[in-house]
Formats: sequence, C-alpha cells, structure tokens
Amino acid sequence: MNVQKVMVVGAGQMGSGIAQVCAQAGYNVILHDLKDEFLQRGVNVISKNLNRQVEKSRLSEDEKKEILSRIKTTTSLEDAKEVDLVIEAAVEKMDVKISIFKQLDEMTNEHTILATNTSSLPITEIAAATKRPEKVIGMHFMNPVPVMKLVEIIRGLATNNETYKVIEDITKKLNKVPVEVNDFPGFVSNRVLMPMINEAIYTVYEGVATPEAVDEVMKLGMNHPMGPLTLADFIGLDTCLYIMEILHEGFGDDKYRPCPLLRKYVKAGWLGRKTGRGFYTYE
Ligand SMILES: CC(=O)CC(=O)SCCNC(=O)CCNC(=O)[C@H](O)C(C)(C)COP(=O)(O)OP(=O)(O)OC[C@H]1O[C@@H](n2cnc3c(N)ncnc32)[C@H](O)[C@@H]1OP(=O)(O)O
Ligand SMILES: NC(=O)C1=CN([C@@H]2O[C@H](COP(=O)(O)OP(=O)(O)OC[C@H]3O[C@@H](n4cnc5c(N)ncnc54)[C@H](OP(=O)(O)O)[C@@H]3O)[C@@H](O)[C@H]2O)C=CC1
Repeated sequence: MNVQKVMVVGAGQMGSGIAQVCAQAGYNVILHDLKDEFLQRGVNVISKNLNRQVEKSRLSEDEKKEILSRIKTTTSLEDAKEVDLVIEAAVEKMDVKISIFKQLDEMTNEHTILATNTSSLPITEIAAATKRPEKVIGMHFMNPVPVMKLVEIIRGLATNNETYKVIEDITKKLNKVPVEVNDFPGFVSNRVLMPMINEAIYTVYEGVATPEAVDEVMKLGMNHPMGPLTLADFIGLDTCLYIMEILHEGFGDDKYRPCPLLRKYVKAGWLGRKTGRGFYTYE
C-alpha cells in the first residue's frame, strides 16, 4: 500500500511532533484536535522547531514553508475519510481511544490503517473496538519526536503482516528505527522507564532527597540526559500516572502502584512542563 496522506489525531506535544516528522518526510498531513486553539498551539510548536533548523542552516526558508504547507488542520474527525493512515495521539485513556477508533472505523476507507501512539494501553483491546483489527497497530514514538530515534511497533493479536510492513517502512522513511515488541502493558519502553520514574517520586515523597538531588544523582551518576523528575515533568505527570495505573491494573502487581505524590500533583493540575508546574516550575 502506498501511503500519501496521514491524519494525526491530537495536536499535543506528541501529535504535533508526529505531524512535523511526517510532513518533513514528504507526507501530506491533516492534524486534528478538539479545538482550534489546540491546533494553533501545535502548529506554533512545529513552526518554532522548523525555525530552529533554519537558524542552524539545516533547512532553507522555502523548505520550511513547503513543509508547513503540507500540514492542514481540522476539528472534524470526518476528514479522516481522505487519508491512508491515521496516527492517534490523543490523551492516554482507554475510553477516549475506543471512542476515537470506533468513529475512525466508520469514517475511513477500507484500506486505511489505524495506528495508535499509546504509551501503554493494549493494542488488541483498541483494535477490538473496530471491524478491521487486522489494520490496527501500535506506533509508539518517543518524546521529543523530532529528536528521538526509536519507534516501538506493537501488533495486536489480529494485526496482519501487511499492516506491520507498511508501518515499518514509514518509520524508516521518517528516519527512525523500528523495534517490534509484543502487546503487554507498557510494552518495553514504559514497563522499564515508568517504574524508575515512580520510584524517583517515592524518594522525594519519603524525604530521601529533593527533586534536584534525585535528578543530579541520576544525571551525574548514571549518565541519564535528564534526571527522572525533569523527565516526568517533560512527559507530563498525567501521562505518567495513567501509565502507572495501566501497569498496576494490567499486571495486578503492587510493585506498580503509583506514588501518592504523583496522584496529588495530577489532582492539583500540576502536570509538569505543559502546565508550567510539576516537580519544577516553568515560565
Ligand atoms: C512516555 C512515553 O511513552 C515514551 C517516552 O517518550 S519517554 C521519554 C523519552 N525521552 C527521553 O528520555 C528524553 C531524554 N532527554 C534527552 O534525550 C535530552 O535531554 C534532549 C534530547 C531532550 C535535549 O537534549 P540536550 O542536549 O539536553 O539539549 P539541546 O542541546 O538543547 O538539544 C539537543 C537537540 O535536540 C533538539 N531538541 C531539544 N528539545 C526539543 C524539543 N522539545 N523538540 C524538538 N527538538 C528538540 C535541539 O534543537 C537540539 O537539536 P540539534 O542537536 O539538532 O541542534
Ligand atoms: N508525553 C510523552 O512523553 C509521550 C506520550 N505518548 C502518548 O501520546 C498520547 C498523547 O500524549 P501527549 O501528546 O503527551 O498529550 P497532550 O496532553 O500533550 O496532548 C493530547 C492532545 O489530544 C487532545 N485530545 C484529547 N482528547 C481528544 C479527542 N477525543 N480527540 C482529539 N484530540 C483529543 C488533547 O486536547 P485537551 O487538551 O483538550 O485534552 C490534547 O491537545 C498519549 O496516548 C500518550 O500516552 C507517547 C509517547 C511519549
């Protein structure tokens, strides 16, 4: 199958990054979100990233304009009828994803592949909400999308080889490296990463150290590019909490219980960088 047009659902930090790399690779992109203001915010982030590349002389002004012209925005999911591939990057909640996939299944052409950028939710369950589970797949990008090389690819129980191959090829065209993993809660990336972040939050909660000290230990001691609490703020504390809840429920093992401090911050609306406050404050 020759994919030419892609819809990205959700214009948050992941959706805008995915739209950017798809447009840079030459695909025509429709970026969807619930409100125009979210779309505008997403396009602004993309413009800023491309401007940085122009400043570094990696892109010309004309190339930047051409990339931006390949991205259209919409608040109507029905525009998915025009595309060959949808990559969903809305919030990490099963009920939201099921509702989006049901609608997409009704609206899109028979050949259209429906991919999800979920961090941890079962692909098989999302696929079962559609009448085309063989064309549903996990395509898990890492944050920040324009920089990170990995895409975890996850087949649901019914995903067919053709769908896998198309997604693997597109990942390479986006200049990223595909790694196939099986459909278990958190896949590989978040099954390993998120308990470390949760444990770092416990060390703050239990008064073992300040967030700054925890981050310094992991940066200088383990050569991590960001400390775990800076990374949690970067990912979004709501997303971190949803992922821990999915691991906890999915494995039924208390070693995945989310730290009460993480719950408290999310309840307070301290979601990290995107709301200006998390373990740290941001302008
Ligand atoms: C939750 C999930 O489901 C899965 C996940 O995504 S988990 C999160 C995975 N991501 C990580 O672990 C990121 C860890 N952090 C890092 O790798 C680095 O800190 C970083 C790449 C984000 C920044 O790197 P740095 O060296 O500290 O900063 P800096 O020198 O400013 O940036 C390096 C490059 O990244 C680019 N960059 C940094 N942040 C960016 C962003 N938010 N968007 C786009 N580009 C960005 C910069 O422009 C720069 O590009 P060039 O080298 O081409 O000039
Ligand atoms: N943050 C990260 O580091 C990573 C996240 N992911 C996954 O990517 C997905 C998105 O995460 P992220 O970009 O960080 O989240 P954000 O909160 O930044 O963005 C989510 C966007 O989706 C919108 N949205 C919510 N519901 C719908 C809907 N029904 N239809 C269309 N758009 C909707 C949100 O609007 P509103 O603001 O109104 O809710 C928001 O603009 C999640 O599944 C997450 O687990 C994957 C890899 C890394």
